[in-house]
Parts: sequence; C-alpha cells; structure tokens
Amino acid sequence: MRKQIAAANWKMNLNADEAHQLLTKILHTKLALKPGQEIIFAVPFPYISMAVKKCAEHNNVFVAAQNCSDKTSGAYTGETSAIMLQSVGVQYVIIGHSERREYFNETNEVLAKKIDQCLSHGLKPLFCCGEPLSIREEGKEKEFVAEQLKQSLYHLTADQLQQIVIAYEPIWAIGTGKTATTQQAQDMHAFIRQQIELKYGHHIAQTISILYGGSVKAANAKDLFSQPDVDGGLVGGASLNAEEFITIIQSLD
Ligand SMILES: O=C[C@H](O)COP(=O)(O)O
Repeated sequence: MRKQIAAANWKMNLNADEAHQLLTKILHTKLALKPGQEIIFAVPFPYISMAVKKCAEHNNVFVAAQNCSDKTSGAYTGETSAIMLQSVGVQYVIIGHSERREYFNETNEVLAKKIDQCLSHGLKPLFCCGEPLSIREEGKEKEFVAEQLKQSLYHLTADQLQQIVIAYEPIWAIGTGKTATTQQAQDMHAFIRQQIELKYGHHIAQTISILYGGSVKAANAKDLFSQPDVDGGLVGGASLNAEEFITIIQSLD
C-alpha cells in the first residue's frame, strides 16, 4: 500500500506566533488518520524546532524543510545542510520546488546532489517536478517531466528511490487558483509512475507516492485524491488556513 500524504508547504509565510497557532489548531483537531496516511508540515527554517516538538506528540505527523544545501558542510554562509536538519529531527526535505528552480536557479543537476545529501543523512526527499505553461501549451509536458526525473533521480538505486516522495506540480497551477483537472493530474501521475516502472520495475513504481500540487484546496482535494495515481497533495496557500488544511487532510483516500 502506498502512503497517502497531505503535505503543507508554508513557503515564506507567517511569523512565529502565527506559525505556532496554526500548527496547534490543526494538531488539536481529531484528525483520525488511517493506516498509511501521513501529514507533513514544510515550515520555514526558524520554526523547525518548534514544529518538530509539536509534531513528535502525534503519530504519522512529520516536519519537512523547504530546501537544503547540496554541500555537506563548510564555508557556505546562509546554507543549511542535510546533517543539520537531520540532527534537529526533520524527516523530509522539499527538493526542486519550482520556486527554487526559477528564483534560485536550481538545476536538475544541483537537485540530484541535494537528493544525495538527504539520502546520505537519513532524510526523505520530497522531489518536485512539473512543467511551465509554455511547455504545456506546446504539448511537451511529458517529455519535460521525464527529463526532470531522469536528470535528478535515475542515478539512485532502487532502495534509494523508495525513500523518495514525488510531487507533480504544474507551474501554471501554483498559486494561480487554476488547478489541473483531475484527468490532467491523473494522466501525468500515471505517466510518472510508468516512467519509474520502465527504469525500476513494476513493484518499485507501485510503492512510490506521487502527490499533486497546484491550487489544491478543500473544495477540490477529494476529487484529486480519489484518482488512482494521486496519493495526496503538496499544498501551498490553502495550508495556511487551519480549516482548509484539515478538510484537505480528511480528503485523503
Ligand atoms: O508547494 C506547493 C505548491 O507550490 C502549490 O502551491 P498552491 O497550493 O498555493 O498553489
């Protein structure tokens, strides 16, 4: 059975009080997670220790960082290593979010190194892929995503790959209110799984959770999550509202 995951990506939002209140409100709700269901909070770096402490009181609730360095340690001012994150109790790291690719020039090659850093230090990468609007309009979204997978993931062994969660996030749907249709999401998720199968075989492909991201909200989560190859969501804006995110959690299949 694949893990079904509701992952909140707070991005660069909230002050410390707001972050604490939001997490408290969500975690104080009776969430009734079923076996195999997980919640992940990808919080800004300053709130990681607070979040780790609060999430540790709950089963199947984990903390993610939103990024990590591709280097192990050393004179890299402003960077945060996978070793540091692991040492404060982080379990997941978002790698390759489109905002990092676009605004911080992160290439597939650098992302492969970040993934290696995570895996070498006991962290699970939540690897993001997805095409911009221009590529979708040309009808080349599958080739584009296949290349992202190939360049950042295919150097991994099968055992390593099984530590990865993939998030498909069409860039044109992020923060725009324009969600991919359930069929568009399912088609791409099935394609990603098929690509993994070609490289790693059927069994491995069936074990990898593939989340959808891009304007997921309470109103559309159930439809998206009911698709056979959609194993939950990576949620930006709607994860900043407790009621919205609780409904999204409760929409896990
Ligand atoms: O990481 C989350 C994605 O970027 C989606 O963001 P959004 O839900 O605000 O569209």
